Amino acid sequence: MLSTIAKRQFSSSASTAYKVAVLGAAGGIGQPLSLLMKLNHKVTDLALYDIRLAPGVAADVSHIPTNSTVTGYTPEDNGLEKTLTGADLVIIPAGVPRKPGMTRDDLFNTNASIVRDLAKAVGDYSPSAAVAIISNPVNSTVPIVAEVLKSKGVYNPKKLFGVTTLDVLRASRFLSQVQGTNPASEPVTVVGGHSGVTIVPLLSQSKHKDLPKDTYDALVHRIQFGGDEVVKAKDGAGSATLSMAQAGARFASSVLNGLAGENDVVEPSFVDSPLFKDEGIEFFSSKVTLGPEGVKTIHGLGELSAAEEEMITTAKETLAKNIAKGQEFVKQNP
Ligand SMILES: NC(=O)c1ccc[n+]([C@@H]2O[C@H](COP(=O)([O-])OP(=O)(O)OC[C@H]3O[C@@H](n4cnc5c(N)ncnc54)[C@H](O)[C@@H]3O)[C@@H](O)[C@H]2O)c1
Ligand SMILES: O=C(O)C[C@H](O)C(=O)O
Repeated sequence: MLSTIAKRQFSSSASTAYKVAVLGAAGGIGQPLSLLMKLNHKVTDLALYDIRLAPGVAADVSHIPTNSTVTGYTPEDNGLEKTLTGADLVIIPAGVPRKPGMTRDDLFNTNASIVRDLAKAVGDYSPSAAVAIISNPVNSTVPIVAEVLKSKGVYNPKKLFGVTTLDVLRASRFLSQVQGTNPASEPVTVVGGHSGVTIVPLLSQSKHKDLPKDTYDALVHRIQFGGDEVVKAKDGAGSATLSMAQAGARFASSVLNGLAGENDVVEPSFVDSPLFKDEGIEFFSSKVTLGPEGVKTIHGLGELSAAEEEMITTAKETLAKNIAKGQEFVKQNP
């Protein structure tokens, strides 16, 4: 922490020097994500951690000529402590991916304890860092991290994020394919959570409000189940890694831009949200303005079509169960 503070005080680009930690850095997502974070000029210190191979990934990435240090650690020699100490942003893609026929919830039994243990280390060594969770099932792993940080008395709801950016990228891409347009000019807001029916694209707020019903239905289904396309195509070798690395790097970059005090940094994210708290749903993804303290503003959903209202109702039922499952896991397995 001290070294980060000193760096900020004496560096000429004082507010743009950040330490970023990637936990699970040797994996299918972790490696390209680490590469992309090395290319981010706000990152001055990149710390990579994995139970295997992270020093090798760090050595490799460190040859890329941007002005940041890269270190890699495994559990030996207090590697997790060294990775996390002084981190401003911790990105967590550690955990197993799906195989064909599995739901994200099927990963819970393996990934819940991985994420819980990493969250404990975050609570101990980087309690004021922003934390971005990629590990699935995101609808449950984010509540797990919240419960762990609460139990350590360091939970800051403004700094915990479930990364749902891949749904947003897919929505733009798939809509542009249907319309024959440039995805860069097809923004789509996606809200809810990150699995199947909890992924709710708000196409009525896009440029294309009046898609034919069969086109609309197919597009919504593709956005909700886009992850399955990749899992099926990889045929047992994992799920989305490269598109996810791009999505994770975009989200991380937005968090850093927010921390640096840049204006109008808005990304959808699965956060501790007031939107449906009165219905018992503590986390929900919607557009979030990011600022120096993390979450600055959580935006409402805006005007919805009847079909979207219906999807939100369905999403809330599943989300309530996914969130409770994560919270209950930490209660039973502290
Ligand atoms: N949020 C999203 O949109 C999104 C998208 C794609 C994948 N995912 C999820 O991301 C996770 C990782 O996917 P992947 O394809 O990179 O998997 P992977 O198996 O290729 O990599 C996972 C890495 O995590 C490491 N790991 C396992 N336990 C660890 C621990 N305790 N500490 C540190 N590292 C540990 C492994 O060694 C491995 O290198 C999966 O759960 C997957 O479902 C989420
Ligand atoms: O589909 C998966 O299991 C990985 C990820 O959540 C995705 O959306 O690609």
